[in-house]
Amino acid sequence: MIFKFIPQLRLLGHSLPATGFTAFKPGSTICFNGSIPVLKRVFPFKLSVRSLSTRPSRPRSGASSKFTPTIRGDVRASKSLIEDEAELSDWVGELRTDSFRGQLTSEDEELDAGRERNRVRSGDRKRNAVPVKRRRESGLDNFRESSKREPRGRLGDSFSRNSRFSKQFDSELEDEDIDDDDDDEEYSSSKTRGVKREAQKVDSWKGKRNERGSGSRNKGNGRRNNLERKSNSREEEDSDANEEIRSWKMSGAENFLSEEDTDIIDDGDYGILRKNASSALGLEKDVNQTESPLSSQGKSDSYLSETRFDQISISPLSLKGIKDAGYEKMTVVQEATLPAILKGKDVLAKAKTGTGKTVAFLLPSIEIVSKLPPVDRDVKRPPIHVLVICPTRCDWRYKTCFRAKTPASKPLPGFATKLMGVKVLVLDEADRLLDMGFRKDIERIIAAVPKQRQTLLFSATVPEEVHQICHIALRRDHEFISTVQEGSGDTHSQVRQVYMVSPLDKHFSLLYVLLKEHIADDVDYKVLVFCTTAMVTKLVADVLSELNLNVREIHSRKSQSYRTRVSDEFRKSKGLILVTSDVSARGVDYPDVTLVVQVGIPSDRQQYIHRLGRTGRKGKEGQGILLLAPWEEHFLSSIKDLPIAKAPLPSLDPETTKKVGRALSHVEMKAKESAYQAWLGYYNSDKKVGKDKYRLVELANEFSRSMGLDNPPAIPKLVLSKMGLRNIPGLRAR
Ligand SMILES: Nc1ncnc2c1ncn2[C@@H]1O[C@H](COP(=O)(O)OP(=O)(O)OP(=O)(O)O)[C@@H](O)[C@H]1O
Repeated sequence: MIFKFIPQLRLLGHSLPATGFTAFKPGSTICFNGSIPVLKRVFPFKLSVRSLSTRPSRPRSGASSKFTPTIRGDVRASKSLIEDEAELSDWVGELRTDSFRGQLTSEDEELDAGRERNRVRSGDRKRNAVPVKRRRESGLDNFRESSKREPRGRLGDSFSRNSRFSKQFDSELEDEDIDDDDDDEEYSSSKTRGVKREAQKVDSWKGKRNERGSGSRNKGNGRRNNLERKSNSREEEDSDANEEIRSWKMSGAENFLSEEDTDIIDDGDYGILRKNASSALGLEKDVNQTESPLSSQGKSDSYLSETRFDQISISPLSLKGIKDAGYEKMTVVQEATLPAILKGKDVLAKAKTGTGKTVAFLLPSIEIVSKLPPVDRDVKRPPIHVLVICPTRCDWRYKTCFRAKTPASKPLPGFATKLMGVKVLVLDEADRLLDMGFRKDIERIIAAVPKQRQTLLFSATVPEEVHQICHIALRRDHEFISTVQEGSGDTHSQVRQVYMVSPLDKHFSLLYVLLKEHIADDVDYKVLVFCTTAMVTKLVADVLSELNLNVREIHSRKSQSYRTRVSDEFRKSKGLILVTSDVSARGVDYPDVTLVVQVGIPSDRQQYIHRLGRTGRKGKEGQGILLLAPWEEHFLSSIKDLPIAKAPLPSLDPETTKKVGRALSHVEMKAKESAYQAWLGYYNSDKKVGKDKYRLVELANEFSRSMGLDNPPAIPKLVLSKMGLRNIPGLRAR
């Protein structure tokens, strides 16, 4: 019996169409892990399906029926997936307990830590050699043992580097007052913010203050309610999730289908680089450099190839799913990787952002699973056939932060049995997984799945670390396939990139002017503004809202349900600005983003590229602006190979400066204090800026003044000492 695999596909992220993709045999499972944004909200829904239904549910009419399990097999698959994911999370969570306990809690904090780690990494590479004892502790020897059966490549990379979380202090963690779970209230208020601000123009200053006062009181109530909610409201969480699922079900298909596939510039010059393992590691010359069929036309960027899906040998049901999704031709990366993957090769693939990598690894995975013999429906623990690890969110970490458990190096026996069914292991955004400190976990997952499997690594950026993990993840004869033509850079040529350098005290005004200019140029504007940390994101969103721009904010301090709602709204909307931390930097497929602004230095080159990659997707045009302070210019050396040019600063008239100053004065003090502390934590971790603590504090106080605070906010002594900033003149301790 077959069933549609739609809910599980949806878990993968937002880029996939919410239509039927293919059919599966009962018991087959694709397990997505590594924290997919919709995971949490989907699970409760599925759990409720399980608890309510022991019989096949009835098909419903209309669009939503596509998403509703209609036969027994669906329900079984949902159950299976829930259990698999939870078990994998539990197991990996336990792996992480030792390295995460009591530490960071936000993506931004991870970045801070990542920067710390980069500092370590940039040191002596020889330190990577791992003493035997540490290898044992890290489980490397276990892995060695398991890898004896079939050598996958050279072992012996560093296992000592992923201790970033154990070192780095989270400056924002102290900020207990910012509770993002009062988000329902916040969401609706943020939605009406633009309109509300217009109305407020006529208010007196006093009136404004009153309103803000009551706003924060409400927020306080929201927090209390929230605490109550947290203590006893599994049901509420479930219904919240159900509501999201419902709205997703109602909107998913139309979202996808409304995307315009027709205005693609059909003029590509992708060169496809194929290397075997040794050449990918730089040990050999490129063995095989071929060009895509379109490249001979000598035109610029295109993400589509000339090959249609019906020209390759895939199952009729997959083909139907592809057609339902509105796809006809393969993208270049799909064309380049599908044959190799379908032949059973391990593949490391590099392709620019927004060029269809998700389908490139998912479609062949589905094909592989669909060809497997059916799993007996009565099998107690049906195997996981495909395991996809993505870095989007970090549920493992949340669990381990608050649960002290004995670290486990092996999955529970039942789960281990399920993992032994893995035929395909996918590491999506492998570089980010490593950067987030998941190296050890990946190694243990690799050790827990069969040697006889296919492994696929996909990313838009493939730094040295990824090549290192190839030694243990991929077979020696794997193919390295890059659709990024050498010398063309890792970004899209149809995205115009500029940077601007200006003193910090002008950044708010400049951002405002840049956004106003963009809005004036393009009525269909859709802008992402990336900020350095969650709290700085909140501050910038508050200021822009005060300036009557149509703004939403998204960052790690917002609950997942809030983020999902805002994200869905942004996906569908035009005429909207999303101010965001790096939670939106990767793997998020917002159609038609017209401009990406990055305020302050990104954590590294890769992050710059992925953030910028939220625009210019599917061959469309876009713009990117990087706004730096003079002392941040050192970052430019890491992107000097990219086509980014210096742009003159737009002029700031005194009226604009005054207006922005007024807006800043309306922002809550608490938001400024939190932003100041977060800012300090972020730049403290920057290897250049954070080196001289005296200078760092001067700059932090410059940031404080840019928010209108001549007297910088006081910071808890404990926080200062953890940041290594006790007794630095210019800081105020409390
Ligand atoms: N063959 C195709 N034809 C048309 N559209 C496609 C095709 N394959 C994928 N897409 C669409 O292209 C968009 C980008 O795909 P996807 O998000 O997988 O890109 P990506 O390369 O993984 O990007 P990133 O590196 O930013 O994660 C999505 O909207 C997806 O639905």
